[in-house]
Amino acid sequence: MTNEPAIEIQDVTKTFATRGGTVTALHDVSLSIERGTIYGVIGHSGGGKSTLVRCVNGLERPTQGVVRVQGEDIAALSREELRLRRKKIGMIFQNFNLLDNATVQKNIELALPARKLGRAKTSERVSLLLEEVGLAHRSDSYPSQLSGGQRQRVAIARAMANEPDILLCDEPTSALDPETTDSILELLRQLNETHGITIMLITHEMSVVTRICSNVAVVNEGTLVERGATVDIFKQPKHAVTRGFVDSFFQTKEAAESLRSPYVTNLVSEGAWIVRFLFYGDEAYQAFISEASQKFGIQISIIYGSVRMIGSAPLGNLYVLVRGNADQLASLFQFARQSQVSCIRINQAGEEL
Ligand SMILES: Nc1ncnc2c1ncn2[C@@H]1O[C@H](COP(=O)(O)OP(=O)(O)OP(=O)(O)O)[C@@H](O)[C@H]1O
Repeated sequence: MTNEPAIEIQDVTKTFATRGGTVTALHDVSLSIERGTIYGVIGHSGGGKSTLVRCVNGLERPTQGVVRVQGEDIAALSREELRLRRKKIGMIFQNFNLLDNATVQKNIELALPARKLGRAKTSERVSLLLEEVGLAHRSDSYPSQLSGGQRQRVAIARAMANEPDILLCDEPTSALDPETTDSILELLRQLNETHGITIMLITHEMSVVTRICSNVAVVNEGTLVERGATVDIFKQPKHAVTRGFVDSFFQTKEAAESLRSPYVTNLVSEGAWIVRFLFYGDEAYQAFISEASQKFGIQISIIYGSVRMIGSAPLGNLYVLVRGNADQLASLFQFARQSQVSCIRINQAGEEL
């Protein structure tokens, strides 16, 4: 039992009958989320992410397939069993879903079995939860008196009220500025570490995934197109949609401008190749470029480079111009493969050739 995944989604299809016909929100989706991990699910709007989460917490029933949470088939539970199961599945949303006319204290209390716990114990539990999310001093405030980040903290405290084993996060930072986003993601990471809670995090931003998710699944038009360790997905995205997400993470305005500069245009017209390297972890510090240049007698000039963190390890993204003959270039690509450096040829628009 304990070795079972926290969440197991098996061949799940979900269709909705609408006036305009049948909508397939999920098509044959399978995904296994190990206990204690933070798993990202990324996709564009309408891709089926929310439907997937709703199948996990039993708000929707799969049309086909099975969803197991801690080994239990969610669709097979009775109404009462599902109610109890849901208590162990915390949930937070983009728009916080707090009660505006209730204080912070009350918003959290409502998630607790206050009658069973008694007044003193309930109050003590709320205090502990608020302390954990850094809002001990705001118990008497109303949501309208709090910032977006603080409201999400209250929602997180409420979601953690019944010591859930799973926390489902549906776009939890989409309404927040980058700095607040970082602090909320850091809080989620801490909760994962302290409580060992499994987190399934829905997002449309790769920067959220890279910040805290060890694994990621890419959902597109109802289909799961790719999944794996975040690092592997970054180093070698296979599906076009995944590549789009990875590129949007790396391709800053500066990178695009550098690629289109007259200097690059001239050299490309003279036969130079634009090559993109991705270096991860220790490789980022290896003298790969100078070694390759000396080894194969090729000229490599840097167009643009950046280093971003994936978890706690650096991922370097480098665009270079390479001048050499076909054999020398083939040797460079082979050397990159041997050195575990991802290497692709691109055009001035940043597209793979
Ligand atoms: N109750 C419903 N009835 C009919 N169609 C639905 C229903 N729920 C979802 N859909 C459709 O299923 C598809 C997937 O929707 P879903 O909300 O799961 O996507 P999403 O990836 O979460 O998108 P967003 O990021 O915009 O919320 C969409 O085409 C949507 O219109």
